[in-house]
Amino acid sequence: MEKPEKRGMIDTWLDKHRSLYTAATRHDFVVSIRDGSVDLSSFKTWLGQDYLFVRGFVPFVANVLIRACKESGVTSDMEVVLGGLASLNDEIEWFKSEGSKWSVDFSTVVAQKANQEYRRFLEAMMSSEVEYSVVMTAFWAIEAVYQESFAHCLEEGNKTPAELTGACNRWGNDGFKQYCLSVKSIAERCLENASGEALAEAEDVLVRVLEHEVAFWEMSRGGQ
Ligand SMILES: Cc1ncc(CNC=O)c(N)n1
Repeated sequence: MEKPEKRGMIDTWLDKHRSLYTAATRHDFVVSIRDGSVDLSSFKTWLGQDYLFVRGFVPFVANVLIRACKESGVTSDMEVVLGGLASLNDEIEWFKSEGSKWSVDFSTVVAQKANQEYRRFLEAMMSSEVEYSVVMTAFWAIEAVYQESFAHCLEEGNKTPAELTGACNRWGNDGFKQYCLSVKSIAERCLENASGEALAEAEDVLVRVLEHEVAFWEMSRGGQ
């Protein structure tokens, strides 16, 4: 039996913003991977855009790592974030091999508007003005959307094409799920001691991540 998780702020906010959370984690693109109807040109668009996103996500996670070392006071925070950073190293290698598999030349991929806006948001989150609890909430939401989305593509009854299961396993595997739960408990612990102002900001940031994720999936439809 799994350890019962205490209900915290994040679950309360997810209930409040349930339809947005569902829009982010059950987007048509993800559902089309699961039911096998996915258009491969959409997949390639997503792959190229996500590669660029992940390159911008690395400095964000590095910033979270520095803050976990300096500000958290709990030694295990650093270990959790370091694990995330280490898996981004493998992830970039995976993207490169996937790029050659699908003939997507990343050097010619141009970041679309939704991608630029998401990356600008990440940069804003790296400011020292943003509280650790707020940054951790954003970090959790970014990772959790991918975990929930790709795990759905692997659930029973899926018709996910064999050539796409690699992508689904990358974020849908159980290790990634556990890692997301670790990040979530860090965020929840920080939020327990946060000021009212920080709580309002964390909720706002959570909503903005979900909106950016929806817009990100939308790019797979093509066009700008
Ligand atoms: C747009 C987006 N959101 C979340 C992730 C998952 N984190 C790292 O890979 C991702 N790759 N892309």
